[in-house]
Amino acid sequence: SNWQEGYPIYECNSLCTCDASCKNKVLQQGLLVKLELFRTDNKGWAVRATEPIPQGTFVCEYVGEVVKDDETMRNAESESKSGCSYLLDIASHIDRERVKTLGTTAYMIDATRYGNVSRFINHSCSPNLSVRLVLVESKDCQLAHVGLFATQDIVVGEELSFDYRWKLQSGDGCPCHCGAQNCRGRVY
Ligand SMILES: C[S@@+](CC[C@H](N)C(=O)[O-])C[C@H]1O[C@@H](n2cnc3c(N)ncnc32)[C@H](O)[C@@H]1O
Repeated sequence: SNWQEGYPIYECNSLCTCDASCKNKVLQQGLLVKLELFRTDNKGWAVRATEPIPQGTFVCEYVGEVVKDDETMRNAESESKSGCSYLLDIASHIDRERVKTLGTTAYMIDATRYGNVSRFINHSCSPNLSVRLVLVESKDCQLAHVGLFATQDIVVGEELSFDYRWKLQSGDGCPCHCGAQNCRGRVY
């Protein structure tokens, strides 16, 4: 199903004979769900639903600059000043055990300078969105889109979240305020 992490999704593209009504063009339709930004007490900005979102629904694409690791590090330094990071590591959202056919994914998506509403979605250890690679124009995972899908029915006013899967850093890192019972305590 759409919300199971680990496997890529293959969408129809311009080489197919289908038209815009094709059911296998989901991410390509763009943002269709109504969302709202709001300010939290301890996590900065956040995103919530302003209409019910059924399980399996495509919510939004994670958009940003596609960067290699060296640029990533440079950006990370400036981010540490603001306390926010907007990086999504494509590789950490692929289940390598089950999907052995995928090539390497050396890139990250950095929404520090360019992005959409997805850059304001916070981390949760018990999230209601899953992160999926979506292949549209190419089967090359380096060119994959990243789609966020509802893993459960989401009610109006509920905060959206996904598991960042950031590696834990030595030192203090960033305490996690997701509030989940199984919270691992830190975002990174
Ligand atoms: C992609 S941004 C999310 C939007 C961010 N809250 C803002 O105001 O721009 C990621 C940053 O949000 C904060 N954040 C996200 N999830 C968090 C959580 N569960 N607990 C604490 N801080 C969180 C951290 O500062 C993290 O570096």
